[in-house]
Amino acid sequence: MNFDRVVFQGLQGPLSDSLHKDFTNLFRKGYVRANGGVMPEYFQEFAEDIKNFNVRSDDAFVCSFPKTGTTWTQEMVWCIANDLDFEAAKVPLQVRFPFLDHTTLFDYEDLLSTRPDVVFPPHVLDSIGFLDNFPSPRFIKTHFPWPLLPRQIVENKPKMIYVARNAKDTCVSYYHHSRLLEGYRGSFDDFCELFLGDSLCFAPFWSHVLEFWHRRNEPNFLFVKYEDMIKDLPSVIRTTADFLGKKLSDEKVAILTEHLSFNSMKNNPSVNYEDVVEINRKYNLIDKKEIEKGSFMRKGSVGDFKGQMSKDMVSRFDDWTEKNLKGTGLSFNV
Ligand SMILES: Nc1ncnc2c1ncn2[C@@H]1O[C@H](COP(=O)(O)OS(=O)(=O)O)[C@@H](OP(=O)(O)O)[C@H]1O
Repeated sequence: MNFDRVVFQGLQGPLSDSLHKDFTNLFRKGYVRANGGVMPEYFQEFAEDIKNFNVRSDDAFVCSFPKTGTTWTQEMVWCIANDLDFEAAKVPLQVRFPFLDHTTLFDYEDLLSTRPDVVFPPHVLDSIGFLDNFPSPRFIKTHFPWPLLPRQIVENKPKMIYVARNAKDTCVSYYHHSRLLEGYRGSFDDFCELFLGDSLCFAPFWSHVLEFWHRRNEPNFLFVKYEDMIKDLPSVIRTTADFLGKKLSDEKVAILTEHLSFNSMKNNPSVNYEDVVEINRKYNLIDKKEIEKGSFMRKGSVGDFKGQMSKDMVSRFDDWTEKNLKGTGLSFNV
């Protein structure tokens, strides 16, 4: 695999050094392009372990670029596959539906050497080992772009559910996430530049989406849009249930729609990542003011970019989107 050092840049060239410092903090020392995808430097140590990860044919993956509705889709998939067992769904989503990438994202050893008081659970410290020992059927979250995913996905054909969201709302959500959980202190405009310049972790954005879009008609792939979930969640629930080979009565669809509503998920401690925010709060890992201002379940809407992006930035995102989606048949209409 090729690893090149990442220089943070927007479409118009490199950005200031201070931005680089924002993203290189207690958790991450720097970034590399691994087979083209932007990953924390630390990922290099695990790239082969991820490629060689044992995939089972009865695994279900939820794949996505960050902030596109991953958690929402995970909860939907898990509840459908587990016949709406809301009692069992009280176990935190991170444990029921582990994040394959976790181990590779932060240098925990280094962090623990300076902060031995910080306690991380095993699904965070060793997500690969945690999943290796997980009983089937497994549910696995990942943000890895297609070229970094485990090799056995091709031969063992697990269920692959991809969720995509329009670039402008994804960027706004990623910006708030980066302030709340990753220590970003730069401006919103600079963050937009980084997004457009494919410099953020898990970028490039469009190839991430399109690799899955192009596979959407393969029998073990399902492509879902965040905007469709907002518009008609019951219909997305039915399509996903068919894909997972589950039958849901209209009554069950209505119950699940309610369980997955934004307000219900915002108030559901097993899916709203309050425990992760709490680790940051408890150990002072992130500025307290940011934590007080933010929450993981933030707005949950389509078009949130309107109050935040300048007209000029909106038109740059629209041009970028048009250029990348031309001839693909994929559109977002936002
Ligand atoms: N039930 C429901 N309804 C509508 N929207 C929802 C829901 N659950 C999560 N969300 C919104 O999804 C955004 C978080 O995305 P991810 O789960 O992909 O984040 S992560 O990458 O896993 O950190 C984040 O979007 P923003 O509010 O725009 O920041 C969440 O609010």
